[in-house]
Amino acid sequence: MRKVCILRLGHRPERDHRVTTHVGLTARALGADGMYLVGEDPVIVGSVRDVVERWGGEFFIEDKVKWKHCIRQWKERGGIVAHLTMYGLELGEVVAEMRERTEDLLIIVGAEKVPGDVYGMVDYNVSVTNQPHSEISSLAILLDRLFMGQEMGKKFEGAKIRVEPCEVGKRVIEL
Ligand SMILES: C[S@@+](CC[C@H](N)C(=O)[O-])C[C@H]1O[C@@H](n2cnc3c(N)ncnc32)[C@H](O)[C@@H]1O
Repeated sequence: MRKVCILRLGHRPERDHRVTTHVGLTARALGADGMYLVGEDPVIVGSVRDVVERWGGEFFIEDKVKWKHCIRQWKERGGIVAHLTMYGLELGEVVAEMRERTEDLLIIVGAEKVPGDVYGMVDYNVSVTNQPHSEISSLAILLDRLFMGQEMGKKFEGAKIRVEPCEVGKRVIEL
C-alpha cells in the first residue's frame, strides 16, 4: 500500500500553533500516514501523538525536519512530491494521474511564503482553486479527491475511544 505523508513548511511556533496542529489532525483523519514538520515544536508533536494514542491508528509526526533533505530523501526512495499552491495546476487536471501512480506521495503545505526552490523540486504544483485560502482546506480537498471518499471509512486500530454516530447528542464508546 502506498504511503501518503505531509511536509509542513514555514511553521512559526508563535502564530501557527493551532493551524499546524489542525493540518496534522486533518491529515490523520483523512487517511494520511504521517507528517514531517519543519522547525521544532514539541507541543504540537505531543498534541498529535496524544490524539493517536487515544483515537488509534499509526499516524506519525516528526519535527526538526530539514525540508530540502526531506524532499530529496523522499525522491531518492522512489516517492513523488506534490506541492499545494494557489499558483499550481488545477487539482481536477492532475488528481487522476496522482491517484493512478503507485509511488509513495509527499504533500507539501506552506504557512508563510514558500521558498521558490520548492516549485522546481516537486513533481506536481497543485491548486485547489486559484484563490487564496488555507493549508487545511486545500489538504482536506486533495486527500478526499485522492482517496475518492474511501478515507471516510478508515478504521483506526488500537483506539481507546470511538464515536458512535447518532442523530442527536453524543455517544462516545470507551474501548
Ligand atoms: C495561507 S497560505 C499562504 C501562502 C503564501 N502567501 C504564499 O504566497 O506562499 C498557506 C498555504 O495554504 C495553501 N493554499 C492556500 N491557498 C491554496 C490554494 N488555492 N490551492 C492550494 N493550496 C493553497 C498552500 O499550501 C500555502 O502554502
